[in-house]
This record gives sequence, C-alpha cells and structure tokens, in this order.
Amino acid sequence: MSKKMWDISPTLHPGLPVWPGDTPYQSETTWEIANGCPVKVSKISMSSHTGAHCDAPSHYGVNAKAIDEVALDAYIGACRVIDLQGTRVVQPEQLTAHLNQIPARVLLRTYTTTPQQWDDQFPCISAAAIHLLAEHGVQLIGIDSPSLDPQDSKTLDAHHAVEKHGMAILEGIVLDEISAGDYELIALPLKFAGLDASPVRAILRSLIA
Ligand SMILES: Nc1ccccc1C(=O)C[C@H](N)C(=O)O
Ligand SMILES: [Zn+2]
Ligand SMILES: [Zn+2]
Repeated sequence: MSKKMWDISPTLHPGLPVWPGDTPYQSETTWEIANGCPVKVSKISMSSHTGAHCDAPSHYGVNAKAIDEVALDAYIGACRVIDLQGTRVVQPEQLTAHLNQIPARVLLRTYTTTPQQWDDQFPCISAAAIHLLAEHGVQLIGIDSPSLDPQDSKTLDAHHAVEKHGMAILEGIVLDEISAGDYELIALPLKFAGLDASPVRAILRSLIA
C-alpha cells in the first residue's frame, strides 16, 4: 500500500503573487507540436523566490553558500507541521508545547487559507523562536508565508538567526489542507549555479504506509 501524499506547493501561473517589484512568473512557448516539430517546449521567467522555494544562505549572508552548494539532507526527511493559524509573529512560547521528540524539520502553518493576493502583513517568525528550534536540533524551518521576516525588515533577524545555526529555509508553502502532525518532507532545490534560492515542488508523505 503506497504512502499518502500531500502537495504543499502553490501552482505557478501568471498572476501568482510575488514580492513587490520582483520578477513576475511568466512563460512562453518556444516550439509547438506542429509542422514537423515533434515537441512542445516552453520558456519560463520567474524570481528565484517564486512560490514554494528554498532560500540559499547567499540570499542573506555575505560569502555564503549558493543553492547549488547546500547539503540536501535538510530538505528530505521527517518533519513536524505545527498549527499556529492566525499567528502574525511566531514566538518561542507558541512552540514549547510542540517540541517533544521534534524531528529535524518544522513547518509552520500560520494561515487558515493562503491568500490569493499579496499580503504585505504576512506572518513571520521571531529570531528567538528560531533559536529555540535550533536548540532542539531543528535543521529546516518552513513557513506558509513568503518570508521568515516581515516585508519591511532591513535587519532580517530571523534569517540571520537561521544563518547562525546553519539551518535551511523553505518558504511559500501551502498548508491549507494539512493537519498538525509528523510527516516526511520532500522539497529539494534545483541545482542553479550561484543562485540565492530555488523554487521547489514541496510534498508531504505519511511516515507509515
Ligand atoms: N523576492 C524578494 C525580493 C526582494 C526581497 C525579498 C524577496 C523575497 O522573496 C523574500 C525572500 N523570500 C526572503 O525570505 O527573504
Ligand atoms: Zn525566499
Ligand atoms: Zn527567506
């Protein structure tokens, strides 16, 4: 019997909300199946931070690893989805009840329904909460909002807390249909040379068949 699977990735389509001023998702057809051409091929243009994506350390750290240089083990394995719907800034005290035998990956659900339009007040996480998770061995922090830090942050306190602990980041996932609990996460970044992030197809699978 196969393991149940949940897709936690938004569909990438023209009009998908992206960071203000960033590159919108666009695609065009390079070749069509016609006139002797046997294939359809497309061209896509998008920000490295489109939809469900993994930040590389080089996105927020100087002389830090690019997405093609990061170790992949953080992006596949046991994870815990913590339901914090309605939270605007995740604080340590909201996590303490969920730390018992916590896996190395944590995904935070802050939305009941992920907005279809850009939310400039999107939920984020405090640096103190990142430090608490790191102290409990967490290696990847995921969130259903576009960033760990507030949109207007210039200090990126949560990202630099992640940097301090060498943790991995997964942002822009969709947890609308996901109940709190433990799952297997698979969310591997593409091997873009020198880039600061990579879109991913993020999925959860049940830990038992
Ligand atoms: N596209 C951007 C353009 C400029 C500044 C930030 C972004 C982001 O997407 C935020 C990123 N995901 C982050 O968590 O820092
Ligand atoms: Zn990002
Ligand atoms: Zn980020």
